[in-house]
Amino acid sequence: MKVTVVGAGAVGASCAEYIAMKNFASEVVLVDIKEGFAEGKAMDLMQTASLNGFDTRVSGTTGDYSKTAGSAVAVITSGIPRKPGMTREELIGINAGIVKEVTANLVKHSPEVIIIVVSNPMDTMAYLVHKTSGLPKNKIIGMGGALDSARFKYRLAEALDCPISDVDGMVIAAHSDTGMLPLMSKATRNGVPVSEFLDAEKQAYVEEETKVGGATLTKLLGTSAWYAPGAAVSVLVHSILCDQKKMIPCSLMLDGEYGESDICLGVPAIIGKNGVEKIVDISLTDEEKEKFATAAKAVREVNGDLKF
Ligand SMILES: NC(=O)c1ccc[n+]([C@@H]2O[C@H](COP(=O)([O-])OP(=O)(O)OC[C@H]3O[C@@H](n4cnc5c(N)ncnc54)[C@H](O)[C@@H]3O)[C@@H](O)[C@H]2O)c1
Repeated sequence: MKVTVVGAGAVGASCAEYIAMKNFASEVVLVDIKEGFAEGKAMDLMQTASLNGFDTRVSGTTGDYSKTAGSAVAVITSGIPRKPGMTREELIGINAGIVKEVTANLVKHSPEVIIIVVSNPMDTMAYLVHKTSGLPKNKIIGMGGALDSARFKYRLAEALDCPISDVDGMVIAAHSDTGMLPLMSKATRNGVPVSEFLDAEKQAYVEEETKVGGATLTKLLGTSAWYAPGAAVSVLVHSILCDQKKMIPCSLMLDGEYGESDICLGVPAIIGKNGVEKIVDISLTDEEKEKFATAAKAVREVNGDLKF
């Protein structure tokens, strides 16, 4: 099956690389507006095929969406990333226009497409795609929770001084420095709650480092990260194309779930061939419920800046 990735920059190229390397898609089309850029990235990636042993065909185009026709999944990474000291929310002015235009082009050539939104501020960009694409809500998925949960597990393993494969955990709510909600109450090491091993201070440290995980990398790299974002997207695309029905936290349009409506926020969902197969309603503590509501309020304020 065919996958389009719009934006052949750091994150888009990383998405294409991981999708191709995992060898589950027949074709990946990279699209960018920078003349020749997507074509160059695609050619470079294709020259790794014999080395890395994949058969996925990767091609690139400068803005010719007819090449994306018939895509089962499209990933939107086009737009500007943040610089050190910036919040994701500050990107809205430029990225909203790009995401709206790209969405229209994608849907025109692939009316059945499932869209994964990566561009920031992601929860608001996912909301924009809902409002402008005409696609059913199961076909629009914001990618944030998959990445933030991976960063949570990284920090948990560090604090527990154990292999990452020993830990499990999930981050829901907003994809922002303040609105992320790492579910410490549900995090485990081989099924044992992490509270058995980490005191309150260590738990608070893990939570805080998870929430600013993106900002920490932006400060180190001078731009936002790409390896883990690309890998997180590839896990989502894999679950869709192979109908794996994995439970992955994604930013989805809520209609009463978790007490919220008409907003995209990170919640656990079953991801399969129809995109969002089901939103999973899990129990939250009173404190978690309050944090979820506070995150929703902040995202709603950012959504208020959108012009349709
Ligand atoms: N949701 C997440 O978890 C997450 C994680 C990392 C980055 N991001 C976001 O992803 C976006 C991309 O980040 P990046 O580091 O890859 O940036 P980048 O600058 O490396 O790449 C962006 C690419 O988009 C292209 N582009 C711009 N306008 C376009 C258009 N109209 N059509 C096609 N292509 C267009 C640019 O030419 C550029 O190549 C940013 O908004 C960033 O904040 C999100």
